[in-house]
Amino acid sequence: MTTILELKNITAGYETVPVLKNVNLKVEEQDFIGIIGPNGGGKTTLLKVILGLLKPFSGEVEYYAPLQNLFGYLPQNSHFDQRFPIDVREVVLSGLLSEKGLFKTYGREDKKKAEELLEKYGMKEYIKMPIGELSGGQMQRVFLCRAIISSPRVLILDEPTTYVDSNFEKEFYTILKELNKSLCIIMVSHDLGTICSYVKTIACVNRELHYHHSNLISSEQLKLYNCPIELITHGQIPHRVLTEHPE
Ligand SMILES: Nc1ncnc2c1ncn2[C@@H]1O[C@H](COP(=O)(O)OP(=O)(O)OP(=O)(O)O)[C@@H](O)[C@H]1O
Repeated sequence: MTTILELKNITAGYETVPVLKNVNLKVEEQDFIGIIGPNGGGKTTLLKVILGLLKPFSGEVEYYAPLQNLFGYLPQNSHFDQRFPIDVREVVLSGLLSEKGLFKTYGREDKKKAEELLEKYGMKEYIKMPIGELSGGQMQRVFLCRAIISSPRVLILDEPTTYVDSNFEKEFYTILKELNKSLCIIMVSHDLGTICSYVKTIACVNRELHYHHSNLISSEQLKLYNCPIELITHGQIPHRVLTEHPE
């Protein structure tokens, strides 16, 4: 398998305070990595380091592929101001800004691609609608189109289904599974039950990173939570599969 990037002994944080310590991680083509961990454990910080938005205190991130259009990023929904006066098409096209620069205009091909993506994900009829008027699920579909319009090799998602209903959530993960046939996915989620059903491997972050090549949560990873956690499966009838455990 081709390695796309590698974190080598990364220590990173803010000002002088480290959040991540001695983190090593190899990201390969076709990976679908779920990142779990307790609040404040450093999941978003890890994404920032991978994206090159936060320079580590020590260690290095090695990229084995050209940086141009390497990443598509779907940030946490809550970070978006819904009053922002921009329509659906413009939101999708803005995924090309890093390649175009701020003041370049979009060409016919760009617009066609945006339309095709919106059609594929059932959002074409909303193309001229202000983004703030969409439901949470519709908005996430549009942001997904924005994240993939530049044909990235790695799609990074931070808690993508926090504000959406369970029907959309299922649909969204089915879309990701399909996308994973042609790109690598790294996704942060709090929902341990769901994440285990869809990802190929799990990385647990609480200052340190515990990673193994399986989609089962190991007892070593559970220990990083430092508190009891619940695991709920989303079968026909959602039920708890893990409520109490020794750590
Ligand atoms: N810009 C920043 N400046 C200073 N400290 C920060 C900054 N961003 C995050 N932190 C701190 O770094 C630590 C890790 O934060 P991070 O957002 O990476 O955790 P997380 O695992 O993503 O949390 P959550 O599950 O709550 O989203 C926290 O203690 C947080 O307060």
